[in-house]
Amino acid sequence: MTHLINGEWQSGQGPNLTSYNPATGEALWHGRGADASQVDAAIAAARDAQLEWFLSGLPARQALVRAFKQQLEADKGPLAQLISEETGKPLWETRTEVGAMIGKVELSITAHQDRTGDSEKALPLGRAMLRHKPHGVVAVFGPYNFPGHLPNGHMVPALLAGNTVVLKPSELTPKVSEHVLKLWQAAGLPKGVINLVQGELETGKALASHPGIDGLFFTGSSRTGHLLHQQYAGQPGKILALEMGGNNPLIVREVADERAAVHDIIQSAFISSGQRCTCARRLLLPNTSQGDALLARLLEATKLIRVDQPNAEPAPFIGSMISSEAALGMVAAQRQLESLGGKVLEPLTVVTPGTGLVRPGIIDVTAIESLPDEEYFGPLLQVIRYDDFDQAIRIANDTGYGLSAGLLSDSRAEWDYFLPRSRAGIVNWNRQITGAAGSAPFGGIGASGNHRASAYYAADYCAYPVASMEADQVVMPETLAPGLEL
Ligand SMILES: NC(=O)C1=CN([C@@H]2O[C@H](COP(=O)(O)OP(=O)(O)OC[C@H]3O[C@@H](n4cnc5c(N)ncnc54)[C@H](O)[C@@H]3O)[C@@H](O)[C@H]2O)C=CC1
Ligand SMILES: O=C(O)CCC(=O)N[C@@H](CCC(=O)O)C(=O)O
Repeated sequence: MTHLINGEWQSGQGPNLTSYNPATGEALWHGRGADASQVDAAIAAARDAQLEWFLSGLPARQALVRAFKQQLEADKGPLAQLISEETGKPLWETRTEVGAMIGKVELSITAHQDRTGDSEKALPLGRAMLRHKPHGVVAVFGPYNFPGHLPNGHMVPALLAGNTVVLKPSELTPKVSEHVLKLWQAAGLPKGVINLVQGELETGKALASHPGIDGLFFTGSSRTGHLLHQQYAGQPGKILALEMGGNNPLIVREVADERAAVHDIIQSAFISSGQRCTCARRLLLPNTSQGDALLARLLEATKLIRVDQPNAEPAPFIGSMISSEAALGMVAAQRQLESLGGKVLEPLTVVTPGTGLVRPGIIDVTAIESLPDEEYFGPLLQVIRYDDFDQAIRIANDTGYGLSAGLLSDSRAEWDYFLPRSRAGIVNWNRQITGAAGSAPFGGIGASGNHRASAYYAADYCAYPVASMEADQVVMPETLAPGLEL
C-alpha cells in the first residue's frame, strides 16, 4: 500500500512507480502513483481534519510530535538503514539524518513559542492580544537528498501550528516516506492530519495546482521551485515557501593550517556526494604559491576519499549518488565544462557502471569566459583562481543564486569586509558551508528562495498573526470623540 489518505492505506491509481537502491541498482519498492482523484481525496481528508486538529490545542499537538520523536528514537537503526538503501548515502550519515529528525521536534516546539507564541499587553480599556492561527491545509514537497529530515522540517512546525498536511515526497524515495508515515501512525496520528500521496509529475502538479490547499512548502530544485511559483501566481492570499538550490562559493585567503582548510573544503564540496543544496560548487583560490600548494594538497586528499557501498566497512566518506542517471549527468556536466575551456584536475568518474557510485572530481574553470550559473548537484568542484580579494568577492557574488557562501581566512578584518558584501542567506567564516544548524534560520536569496527561511524560522510560514483588542465587557469610554452625543 502506497498512499495514506484519511488514515487508510491505499494503492495508487496513477502510473507505476519503482524505487531502486542506487548503490546496487536493485529494485526496492514498487507501487503506483496517486492520480488526481486521490490527490483530491487527500486534500478533502486534510480539510475535514483541520479544525478539530487545531482545536485539540497546543499541548495535544506537542504530545503527538513528541510521541513521533519516541517512535523515531526506537526505530533509528532501521530508519537510517532504509534511508541509506534508498538514497545511497553512507550509514554514518543517515544516522545523523535521523538524529536531525529527532532534534527537529524540540527545536520546533521552542521555535513555535518563540516566533509565533501568544502575547498580551494591557490597553486603557481591556488588552491587546497577539495570537497565531494555522493556514489550514498545506502541501509539503520533499527532495530526495534528505527524504526524512527535510519534509520533516516543514511538517513538524506545520502540525504544531495546527495545519493539516498533504505530503508529496520525492518519487525517488517513496519507501522512506511510507516508513516514516507508519511511525507517525504508531505515534497516534489522527486520521487526515497527515496524508501521503506518492508519485511523479502528475501527482505533484495535481497537488500544487489544487485550489483546496492554503499553502505550499517546497524544498527542491530551483527549476521546480520557479515552476511552482508560476503555478501559484495570482493567489496572493496563499503562502508559498520555497527552499531551492545554490551555486555556492567558498573563498580561500591566507590560512596557517592548510590541512584544516582542505578538510573544510572537502566537507563543503563532497559530503553526501555533493548532493546538498549548501555544498560549495565554486572554490576561489588565490593566484599565489600558497594557492598552488593548497590546491595540490586538496587534489591529493580528494584522490584518497573513500567511495564505497553505503554500509561498507571501513565506512566510506561518500556512498552513491541518488541514481545512475544522476551520476551520468555529472559526467556530462564535467564534459560540458571541459568543452567550454575547463581543465580537469581530478576527474569525476563513475565507479561502477549502472550505479550512482562516483568518485569526486575537481575542474579548473578559470579560463571559461562565460561560466554557466548552474547548480551541478553532485561531487564536482569548480576551481577559480583570482588575483585580489575584491575580485574574489565579485566572482563569488556573480550568481543568480544566494544560498550559502564561505570564507576561509585567518584575518578577522577580511571576514568583516566579506560579510556585508556577500550575497547569501548562510555565510560562514572558517567553517564548512554544509551542515547548517536547525537552531538557526535556513534559506537563501535570489534563485535559492523566496525569503521564507526554514529550520528555526519555519514556524513563521506555518501560521499567520491575529491581532485582537479585547475587553470583558462593552464599556463606555471616559471621553467621547468630538461630534458624538450619546
Ligand atoms: N534550499 C534547500 O533547503 C534545499 C534545496 N535542495 C535542492 O533540491 C534539489 C534536489 O532535489 P530534487 O528532489 O531533485 O528536487 P526536484 O525539484 O526535482 O523535486 C522536488 C519535489 O518536487 C516535485 N516536483 C518536481 N517537478 C514538479 C512539478 N513540475 N510540479 C510539482 N511538483 C514537482 C518532485 O516530485 C519532488 O517531490 C537540488 O537542486 C537541491 O539544491 C535540496 C535540499 C535542501
Ligand atoms: O533544516 C534544518 O534543520 C537545517 C538545514 C539543513 O539541514 N541543512 C543541511 C542540508 C540541506 C540540504 O542540502 O539539503 C545542510 O546545510 O547541510
